[in-house]
Amino acid sequence: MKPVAHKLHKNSLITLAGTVGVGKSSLTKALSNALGFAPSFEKVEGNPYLEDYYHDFKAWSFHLQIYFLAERFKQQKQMFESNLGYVQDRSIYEDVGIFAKMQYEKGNMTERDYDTYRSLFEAMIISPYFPKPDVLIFIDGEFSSIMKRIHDRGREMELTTSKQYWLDLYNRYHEWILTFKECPILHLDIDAYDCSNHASIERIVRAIEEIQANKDLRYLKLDKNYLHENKVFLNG
Ligand SMILES: Nc1ncnc2c1ncn2[C@@H]1O[C@H](COP(=O)(O)OP(=O)(O)O)[C@@H](O)[C@H]1O
Ligand SMILES: Nc1ncnc2c1ncn2[C@H]1C[C@H](O)[C@@H](COP(=O)(O)O)O1
Repeated sequence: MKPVAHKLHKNSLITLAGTVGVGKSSLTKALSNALGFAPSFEKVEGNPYLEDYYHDFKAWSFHLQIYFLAERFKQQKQMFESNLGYVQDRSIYEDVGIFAKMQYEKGNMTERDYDTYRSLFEAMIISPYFPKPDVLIFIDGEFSSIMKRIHDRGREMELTTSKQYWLDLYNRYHEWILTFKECPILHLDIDAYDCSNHASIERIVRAIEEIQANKDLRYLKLDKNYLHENKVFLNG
């Protein structure tokens, strides 16, 4: 991806959110390249709990969530200390607000473990290592298209996981984003951009610039043809 000239602060934090397989890593690569920012990926290889988790949620949910929190803490500390601009593949808010909550509500994490997990999370996010992102890009799309992407990507542990799990996650993302108030949201549908198209990525950059320049703009949605934009302003 060719660079895109932009006016974003040089230490901006752009965080991508969205369900598994929706395209966060791909857009993280394209956007960080275009902006000249560093990418911060969520590593799947080397995760000591993920595969076990998919085979037995009850046995491994707490361990996996603690592991993800520890990884995010290290990642955030490193980002904070480098003082660079970052595009981050997934937010910590999704770990707690979607994954951990879902497994607690399904009875796969005990109340005691969930409380311990949440108090650790709350202690972490008040540290200076967790500045609020400048913008959270919420990537969304048709459930069937996302399932196809999970299939085509072909991670064995995800292929053997029930469709119901993906559907529960998908529905929870839609509920969660309505309550998300930590920072402004740029809402992108997977049909509304193309990671390999310069003009398409540039349009996303312009939308982020608009959000960063206007503190009252809390929500912006780019539609398929960029013909209509949906905007919500503070107190608006
Ligand atoms: N814009 C896109 N168009 C077509 N396929 C895509 C697009 N973005 C991602 N994919 C494909 O979908 C799959 C999941 O994408 P990925 O970026 O790994 O998602 P996530 O990080 O959200 O799990 C990958 O196989 C990727 O190549
Ligand atoms: N907090 C989490 N709980 C359970 N599973 C998680 C969590 N964060 C990520 N994951 C899983 C989902 C995928 O299998 C991999 C990577 O996520 P992706 O959305 O593909 O980047 O980790």
